[in-house]
Amino acid sequence: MTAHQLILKQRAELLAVLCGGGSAEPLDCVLDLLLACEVLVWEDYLSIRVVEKPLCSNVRQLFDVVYDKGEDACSLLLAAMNQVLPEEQKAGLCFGKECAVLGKNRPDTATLTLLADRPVLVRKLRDNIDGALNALLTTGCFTIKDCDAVQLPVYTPSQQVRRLLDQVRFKGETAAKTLLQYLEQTETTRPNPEDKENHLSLHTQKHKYCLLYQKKLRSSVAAQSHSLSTYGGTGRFSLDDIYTDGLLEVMDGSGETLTLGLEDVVGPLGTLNEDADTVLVSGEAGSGKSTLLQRLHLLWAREALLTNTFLLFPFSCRKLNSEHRELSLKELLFLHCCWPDRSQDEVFQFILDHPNLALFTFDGLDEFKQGFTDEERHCCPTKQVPIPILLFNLLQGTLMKGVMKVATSRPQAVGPSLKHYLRKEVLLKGFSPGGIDCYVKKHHSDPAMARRVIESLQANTVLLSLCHIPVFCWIVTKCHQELLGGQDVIPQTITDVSLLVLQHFFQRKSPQPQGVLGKAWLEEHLDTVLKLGQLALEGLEASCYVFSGYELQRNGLTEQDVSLGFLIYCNDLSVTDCKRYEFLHITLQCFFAALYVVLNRNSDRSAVSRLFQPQYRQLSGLSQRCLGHCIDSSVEEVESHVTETPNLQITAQFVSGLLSQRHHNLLLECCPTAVRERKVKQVVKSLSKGMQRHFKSIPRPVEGEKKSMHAMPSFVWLIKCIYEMQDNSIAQDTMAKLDVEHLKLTYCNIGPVECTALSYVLKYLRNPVGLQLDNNSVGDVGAEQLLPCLHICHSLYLRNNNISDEGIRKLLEKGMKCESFQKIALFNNNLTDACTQHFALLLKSKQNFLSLRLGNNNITSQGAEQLAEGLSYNQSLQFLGLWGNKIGDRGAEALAAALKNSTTLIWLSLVDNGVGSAGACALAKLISQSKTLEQLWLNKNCISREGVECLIEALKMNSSVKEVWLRGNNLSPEEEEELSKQESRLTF
Ligand SMILES: Nc1ncnc2c1ncn2[C@@H]1O[C@H](COP(=O)(O)OP(=O)(O)OP(=O)(O)O)[C@@H](O)[C@H]1O
Repeated sequence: MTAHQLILKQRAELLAVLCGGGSAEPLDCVLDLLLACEVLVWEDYLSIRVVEKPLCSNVRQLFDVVYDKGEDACSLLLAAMNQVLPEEQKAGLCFGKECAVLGKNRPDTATLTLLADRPVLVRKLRDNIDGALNALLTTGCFTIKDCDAVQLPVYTPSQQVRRLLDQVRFKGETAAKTLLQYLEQTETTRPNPEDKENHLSLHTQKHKYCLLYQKKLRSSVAAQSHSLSTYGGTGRFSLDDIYTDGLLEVMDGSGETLTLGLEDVVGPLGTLNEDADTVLVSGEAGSGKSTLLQRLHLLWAREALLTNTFLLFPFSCRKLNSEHRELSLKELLFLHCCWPDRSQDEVFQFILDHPNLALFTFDGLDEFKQGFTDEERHCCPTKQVPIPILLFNLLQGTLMKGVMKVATSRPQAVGPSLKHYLRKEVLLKGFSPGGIDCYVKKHHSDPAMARRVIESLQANTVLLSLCHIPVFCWIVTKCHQELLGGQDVIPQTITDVSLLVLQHFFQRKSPQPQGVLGKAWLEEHLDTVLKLGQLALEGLEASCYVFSGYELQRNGLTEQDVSLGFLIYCNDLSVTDCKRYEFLHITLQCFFAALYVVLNRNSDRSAVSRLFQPQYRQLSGLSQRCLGHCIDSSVEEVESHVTETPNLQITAQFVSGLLSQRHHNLLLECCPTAVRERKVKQVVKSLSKGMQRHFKSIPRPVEGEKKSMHAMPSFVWLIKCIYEMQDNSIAQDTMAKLDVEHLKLTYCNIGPVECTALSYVLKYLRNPVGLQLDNNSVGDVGAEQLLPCLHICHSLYLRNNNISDEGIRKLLEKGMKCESFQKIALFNNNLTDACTQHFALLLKSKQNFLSLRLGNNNITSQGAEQLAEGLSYNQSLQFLGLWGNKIGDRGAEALAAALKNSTTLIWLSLVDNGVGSAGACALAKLISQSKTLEQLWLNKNCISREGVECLIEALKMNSSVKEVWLRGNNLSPEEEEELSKQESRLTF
């Protein structure tokens, strides 16, 4: 194959390797070589390397220019790419016959010499720019302005040299001579034949240092990510033993949800903004974000994943919080991740030159003290700046463009300004039901015990729904003895479950031989609980999650308290001088903080109500006094930015739970009844006020529309707090004041746990509502949790919620008995023919059911036949949607026959169902008999002329039908034109 053909055939692949990493360095190196061997002249170069244009259009222009120059030029381009690209990127590409990219005749002017030697000069001058500029400045060839333009910090050193060479060329022969003289003086004269070899050996030497660094980084990352913090360094489980895949989703450009594997997190799937380098993994508290990153790190360290990533730098925002020095990027990488034993400069240069080979991860962006802002730009990798500026500019891509970054955060902490810089947002939705089983089995090596735990979860579906959140799955599994041993209170809430973990840890350390705790176990350990609680609360208020030994001491925490296991040593990649501690998990820190708020007799009277205030961001006097060091003086004035709302919201949820009547006995001796009651009143009042705020925000309905409320972010949180209290009267009082016809909770991260809480509260609504839960993660377990409120839903919208036949079976069994229940929308779930019999039963038994939408599921002709069975008995259904299933002709025939006698059907959609002319003819019979049908949607099927003619005949006898949609069927444009003339109600 000729070089011409090779370029044409592999154009896309060559384009991808030259600009894949986002760095212009490979392209610039290729251009240097082509200029040197005169494939390109200066004008070509200027037309190709236009900085304002995206890199890929520069590369395309290069291909076009060289292509037009003929076969020799093409083969030299391929040879240049072959020389420049690293081996791993060349796999699968063909560069044609071996061909050296050599200079032509020796040039006779200094300007041309600079061009001919450009590739070598770029390398030589890289470490010598200051000297060269000085020489040009002192001889008057350059002005200060020229020097500044060359040394803009946004350029890498190689790019600075190229700008210097371009500027010298622009200045003319004297400048070129001056530069060559300078190079001669510094012994970096014209390249001799050995220069390439010298350079090569230098290159391999540098490469060796980078490889050594990679090895060191890999082993330190492997050591850090080997075990999970929640297992408290017990060594009982490694990450390999226990890691269970969570549910990962991403939304593509068209709004479709795609499921991802771990390997796709960094991959192209779901990319929305090609220019951005930051992938955000967002998920609720405890959904497994840190664990997922840890898994990525470990697999990289073992070379089992991310094999194109040469260096991976893991950062924890929690730990970055305590870095108060100003650092350069280099210091950040080496001090916080791994220190190169040799040649720091070379290693750093390698990173700067190959951004596409590096990956930075930032865990827990929501834990970072300062909220993201893009107000201050910084692009110099060597300048020292405060950590927030460094971090935010990395995320934006102002600094280290081309380096892929993966950050994790709770969803609430990601504002629109950060979203703007995201390549994509991956949602981590916790464990699937299968994932829970798998996790429990991994945790319990004894299969009988695993089975018992799984059975007990299945018997308590509220607990099962909690287990979708991995941190609670961990607690429930860990505390299986307490769970199976029988409790006074059957665990229903996150507070109940967290009390189990408290009990579990105290029991472990109990002095009694059997380790049995008495009824007053909380009272016995009150002192420790309060000390831990105070530390936890102060930490949360100051966004501080890592504590020094001194802080522990100041709070009176002893070695013995620490040995209980709630606090663990903090794993730290950076060089630190003293031991640091953190809570086993942040959820536990929130729980201890809540215990402190509830049990501390001396706390100020407003402590409870402050937790429920929307803008609870002020530091309390206490935390300012005690954790002052956590607060960098430079950020103090912007402290109002500190957002710890998600953790304080979880704390408020725990406070509600602890003040529930259910735990009255446990708290009895720890907290005087009068104090407890005052606090209960404060919670109830705060919840009621919070809800009122939401209700007041409901807009007046536009005429003809239903009065509807779109849930604001904290609505679900308030509902969860009410649920934690487990007090029907509070739920009832709250809902008595809500007067809407439609409640919209789309894209609100509603999973099974939220469904439990919603259902608990909404069941007290006074009038039926339409409950819109589209685009959440309800799943089968969540669907089951909704049953208690189904009687108050006239419509249920569950589009895109991962619901399968089993979930639907339970929902419909209940729905059949609910008089108000009239509409259901289940577009894009996992429904098959196994559920259609339940719909048939519903249609038969409910003669007031109005709307059934089952689009984009997996229903075939068999399912349609079953549905038809129910439809033939129904005299109420108005809307039937089966868009995007596979019912075919047989299914269409069955439905048409069943609906022939319907006196209510208005709208029918069988779009994209493989329906042919036979199906269309059957539907024609339905048209000819129906007096109510107005719209029939048959787009994207395989109906041919014969079928349409049947429809036309039928329409002659029908006056109710307004439109029949037939776009995308088996008809030629001429046929479409002719047929639409025959019947104007047909749309092609
Ligand atoms: N994929 C997983 N496999 C096994 N266990 C997991 C997994 N994900 C999470 N866990 C368990 O749940 C605990 C909490 O998970 P993790 O800390 O990763 O959640 P998170 O989303 O980062 O929480 P937060 O937002 O509160 O920081 C882990 O310590 C571990 O015990």
